Amino acid sequence: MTTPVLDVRRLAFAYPDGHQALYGVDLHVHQGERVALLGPNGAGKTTLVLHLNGILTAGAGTVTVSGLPVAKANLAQIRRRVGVVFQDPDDQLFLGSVRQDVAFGPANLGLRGKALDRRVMDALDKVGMADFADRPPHHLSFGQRRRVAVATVLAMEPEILVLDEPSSNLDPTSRRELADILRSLDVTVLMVTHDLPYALELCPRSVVLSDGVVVADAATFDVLTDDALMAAHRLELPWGFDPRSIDSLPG
Ligand SMILES: Nc1ncnc2c1ncn2[C@@H]1O[C@H](COP(=O)(O)OP(=O)(O)OP(=O)(O)O)[C@@H](O)[C@H]1O
Repeated sequence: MTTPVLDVRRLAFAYPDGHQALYGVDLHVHQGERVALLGPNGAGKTTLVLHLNGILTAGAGTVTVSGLPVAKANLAQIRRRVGVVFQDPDDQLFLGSVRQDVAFGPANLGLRGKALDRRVMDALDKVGMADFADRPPHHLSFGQRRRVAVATVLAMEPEILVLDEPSSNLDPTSRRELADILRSLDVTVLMVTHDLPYALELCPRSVVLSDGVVVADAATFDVLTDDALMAAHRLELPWGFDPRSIDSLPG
C-alpha cells in the first residue's frame, strides 16, 4: 500500500498539568479518503488535531505527513501540507478583506501578482465565495465566514484538510451547502465532528476516540449502527435519525 498522507503511530500526550489526553493513538489516512474523527467531549480529538500541524508536540510516538515527521525543524513544510480549519472562523480571519485573508498564506510562501490572484480566486470559487472577495470578513454571516476560513486553508493547497466541527452553528441550508463543497474537493479530509449524520453523509470511514484511545476504526455506517459501541462511548444519533434509511452513502 502507498504511504499514508497521515500516519499517526502510538501517539501519547499529557498536558503540562499531568492530564494524560492521548494513550498510544494509531491513525492512518490515505490519499483521497474522507475520515470522521468521532468521540464524546474530552475524548482527545482536539488534542490529536493539534499534533497534526505541530501546535502540540508528541510526548511519545510519531506523526508523519506524507512521510515527513511533524517536528520543530519541519514545521513550515508541515503547515503547508496540513490545513486546519478551526471551529471559530474568526481565529483565521483577521485582515480587512476576504481577498487579503485568503492571500495571506500563499503570499507568505512567496506567491505574487497574477499567480497569487489566481490562487485566491480559485480557493474562493471552490467555496462559492468569489463574489465576496472585496468584503470585510466581519460583514459576513457566520456560515460565510466559515467558508472563507476553508478558502484560506485551500489556498495553501494542503495535502490534508482537517476540519474541527465544520457543521457547528450552521443553519440547515448552509450545512448542506458546506457538505456539497467538501464533497466536491479533491483533497484528503479528516473531520472532527459531533454531527453524526454529517459524518455519515460525508465520510465513508470513522475513527472513534474515547478517553484518549481509538476504540473503533470502521465504516461510518457500521459505527453508527453498532448500538453497544455507541452507548459505551456516549455517541447518540439525533432523535428519529436512522442510518439505515439513508439511500446513498459516500463510497
Ligand atoms: N490545556 C489543557 N490542560 C490540561 N488538560 C487539558 C487541556 N486541554 C484539554 N485538556 C484535557 O484533555 C482531554 C482531551 O481534551 P480535548 O479538548 O482534546 O477533547 P475533545 O475530544 O476535543 O473534546 P470536545 O468534544 O469537548 O471538544 C480532556 O480531558 C481535557 O479536559
